[in-house]
Amino acid sequence: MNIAIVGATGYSGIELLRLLLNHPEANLTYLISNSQSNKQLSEVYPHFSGVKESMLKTLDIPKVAKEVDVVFFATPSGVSKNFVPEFLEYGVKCIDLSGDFRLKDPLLYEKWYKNSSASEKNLEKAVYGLSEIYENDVKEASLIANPGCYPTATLLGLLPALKEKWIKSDSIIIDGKSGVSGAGRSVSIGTHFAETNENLKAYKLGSHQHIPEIEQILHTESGIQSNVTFSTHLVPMTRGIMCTMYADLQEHKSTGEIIDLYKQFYEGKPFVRIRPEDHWPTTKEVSASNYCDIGFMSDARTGRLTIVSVIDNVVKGAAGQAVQNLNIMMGLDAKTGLNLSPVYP
Ligand SMILES: NC(=O)C1=CN([C@@H]2O[C@H](COP(=O)(O)OP(=O)(O)OC[C@H]3O[C@@H](n4cnc5c(N)ncnc54)[C@H](OP(=O)(O)O)[C@@H]3O)[C@@H](O)[C@H]2O)C=CC1
Ligand SMILES: CC(=O)N[C@@H](CCC(=O)OP(=O)(O)O)C(=O)O
Repeated sequence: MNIAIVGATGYSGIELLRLLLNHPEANLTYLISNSQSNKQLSEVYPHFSGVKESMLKTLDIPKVAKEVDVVFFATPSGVSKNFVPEFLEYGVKCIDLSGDFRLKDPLLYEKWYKNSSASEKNLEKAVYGLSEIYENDVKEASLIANPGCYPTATLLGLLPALKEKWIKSDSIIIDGKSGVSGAGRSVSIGTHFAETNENLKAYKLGSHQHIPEIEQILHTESGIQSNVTFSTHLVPMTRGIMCTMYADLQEHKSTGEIIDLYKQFYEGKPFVRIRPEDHWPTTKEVSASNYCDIGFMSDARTGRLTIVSVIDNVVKGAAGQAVQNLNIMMGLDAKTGLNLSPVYP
């Protein structure tokens, strides 16, 4: 497969590069950059010296479309919606890591992203690439809206109990924590060293763009429209997301029963690992891998279920899930190029 990455110099872009370099079926044909074009990749990222020598190029759609089978967009929201339609017309498949094609309702996108939406026609074409849940749709897709990092951890953690109607959909609280790489490579006051080191802060409370994304899928999968409380926190670490979720149980279920349900639900899904009782996952245990690890505690005292879900934000939360979707879309084993054990410590 010949592949182009647009936004190859960002954190998700270089993670895609790292993963695809080890993919037996992928040829990295074009690495595209807006601000660094005509530079060698190793000038921008010396850690690729001798690993991948390649020139960063500007985006020339007709030229790129002639040579590639798939384009990944690892660009900020508001960019891919301008280029995806033309690639699709050329018959090139697109995998978008940004939020541009995730929300089916254009008005929701405009409200939460404060930007004009992609066309309804292309929103309809887009398949939401939560690989474990929508594998059959991904197989047929020409455009994948790769899920957001927090929604990936959240939805994989909530959906089995919600679909089984074991939890009340209007009682869900999600407490999300992310490492700083989640904010991308560009510099900002909120993410520089002195602001984040030895510090823990809540951000975007009530206004996070992942709220409608999570609610959209919870609604699709449960048939019930409900609102979630979603609070995000920035943690002084580089990689990793932990979402701790709380929901009222319809009736008491033991932690063991919950674990059995999830094991059954994710049977044959190699990237979701269910933890045994009294064992809650840590971000380091999935770092640099495509795993999502989930642990549980059902509290008979309060009638509530606590779910702890962890991923690496740039792998399962972005580039790894994008490669998983590429594999499924192109008829390959979903694990191709993703047999990565976590980096620990
Ligand atoms: N970081 C993460 O953990 C996750 C990120 N995502 C999503 O992935 C996308 C990329 O994020 P991330 O890698 O963190 O971001 P970065 O800021 O690290 O990188 C974004 C890249 O996009 C390119 N770019 C910026 N503006 C434009 C433009 N107008 N036209 C074309 N290219 C542009 C830039 O490259 P250059 O300047 O060289 O052109 C830059 O390298 C975002 O939509 C993000 O929300 C999703 C899940 C997790
Ligand atoms: C730590 C941090 O700032 N994380 C970002 C993740 C953004 C992201 O992944 O954006 P999309 O999925 O919407 O494209 C945030 O919370 O907004």
